[in-house]
Parts: sequence; structure tokens; C-alpha cells
Amino acid sequence: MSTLQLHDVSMAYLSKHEATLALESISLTVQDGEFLSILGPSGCGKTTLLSIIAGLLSPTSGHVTIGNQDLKQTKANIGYMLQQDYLFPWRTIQDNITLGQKIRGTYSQTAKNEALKWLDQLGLADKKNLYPNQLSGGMRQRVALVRMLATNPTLMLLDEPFSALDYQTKLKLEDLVFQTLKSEEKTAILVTHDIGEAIAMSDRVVLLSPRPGRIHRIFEIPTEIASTLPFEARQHMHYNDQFQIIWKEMESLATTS
Ligand SMILES: Nc1ncnc2c1ncn2[C@@H]1O[C@H](COP(=O)(O)OP(=O)(O)OP(=O)(O)O)[C@@H](O)[C@H]1O
Repeated sequence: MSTLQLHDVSMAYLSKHEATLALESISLTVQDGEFLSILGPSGCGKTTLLSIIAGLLSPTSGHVTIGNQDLKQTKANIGYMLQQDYLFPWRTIQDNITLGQKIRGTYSQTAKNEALKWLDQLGLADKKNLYPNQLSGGMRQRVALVRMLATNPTLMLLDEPFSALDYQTKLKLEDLVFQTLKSEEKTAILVTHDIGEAIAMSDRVVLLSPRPGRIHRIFEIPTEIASTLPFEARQHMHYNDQFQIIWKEMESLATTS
């Protein structure tokens, strides 16, 4: 993917009686292959920001470009993964993971094999003929990940995809997503409330202020953290400087909001 840029993006939700300013003057560049996390207090506009990048919402002012082209003009394939898996209960796992390809008109025997390869790589090959209600929550999220990967997106947007999972499943899936996206050199933006998760998975963490969300600070995560520590250890760096700094900044935001 080419570089993603947000240029002075603001977003106000307008209703008959009031306007809610959700985001204000967000300018940000996300490099090719970068994993970026967005942290911030509840209601600061994280999901709004992701929806704007996905092209589902138009900002009130400012604009988004991918490789210097306006988002609406690009043919960038953007994948979206949410807290809920939104699998279709009446379709088998195989039919669910090829659905994105069918909607995009890219379905073929080769594309189907690609989807099945991902299913295999994520340890679910033997589940392909089952239905979503026959799988655990963690398995269903893995299927949602396969469905997204099967469309070969150049940019992946992840809106708290791990938050509904039990702790052990969450750790395993975070690690799996991290390893998969890094090895595929995918560009990804993760919205999360979890500082450990953000540090463990990201190259950079963007901390937004309370609503209206503005960029409060951007933290570079030292590469030696990602390259030397096992994933679970990276999550629990309560004594790690980076964790402490981000935690303190978040606390200070909470007390000033
Ligand atoms: N469709 C809408 N109409 C009006 N206001 C909205 C709409 N969607 C979101 N908002 C408001 O915009 C602000 C930002 O919402 P958003 O969901 O983007 O925040 P968030 O940071 O993702 O929240 P959370 O962390 O709780 O999921 C909130 O005050 C919310 O109430």
C-alpha cells in the first residue's frame, strides 16, 4: 500500500438540535507496512476515525489520501475487523470466508484456495464445513480474520477485535494477528483500550485526547521490544518505561477530562 495520510481531519455529528464534535484537526501519516494503534478515553472518536479511514464516513472538513490520491478515488482494498465477528450463521465457514471475495467479484478457484490456505494457517482447516455456532468465540474471530485476509487487503482496520475474548484466547489471537500481519508486511491500524496490547503489537501508538479527539501524543515503540521479548512478556511490561509513560499520560488525560 502507499502511504496513508490524514490531512487536518475534523468530524462533527449533526442532529436537529445539536452538533457533536467528535474529532478535531487530525493530521497523521501511516507508512507502508506500519502497525499503528490508536488509544484514547471512551468517546474520544477512535471508531469515528477508523470509519473515516475506511471511507464509511466523510469528514466534516479535511481529507484522507492514499499515495497522494483522495481516498474516494483510490482502488485501495481496505479490510475491517470488528469486536463482533459478523459471520453469517446460515453459511458454512468455507462460505463465510469466501464471501468477501464474492462481493468484490474476485472469487475464483484460486481465490478460494487462497482463503482455505489462510484457514489452514490459522489452524481451522478441519472446521471448513461447520457453521459459526459450532465454533468458540476465539475460533470465530480467527474466521473473521481469514475472511479479511482472503480479500488480500492492503490496509487493515481493526476495531477492538480482541476485546470480547477470554484472556488466554485474546493473547493467542493477538500474537497470531501480529505475526501474520508482520510477515505479510500489511499496513494495519488498531483501535484499542489496552495499553499492553497496543505496545506489544505496534510500531507506533497514537494517544487521542478526550472528545473532541485530537492527537495528544505519538509514541514510537522501540523495535528491540518487538524483536527480543516473547509476545506475552511484551504485554506485561508494567515495569517497562514505555508502559509507564503511556499509562501516566492516559491517567493525566482522564483526570483533566
Ligand atoms: N452517529 C452518531 N451520531 C451522533 N454522535 C455520534 C455518532 N457516533 C458517535 N457519536 C459521538 O461521537 C463521539 C465519538 O464516538 P466514537 O464511537 O468514535 O468514540 P470511541 O472513542 O470509539 O468510543 P469508545 O472507546 O467508547 O468505543 C462520542 O461522543 C459519540 O457519542
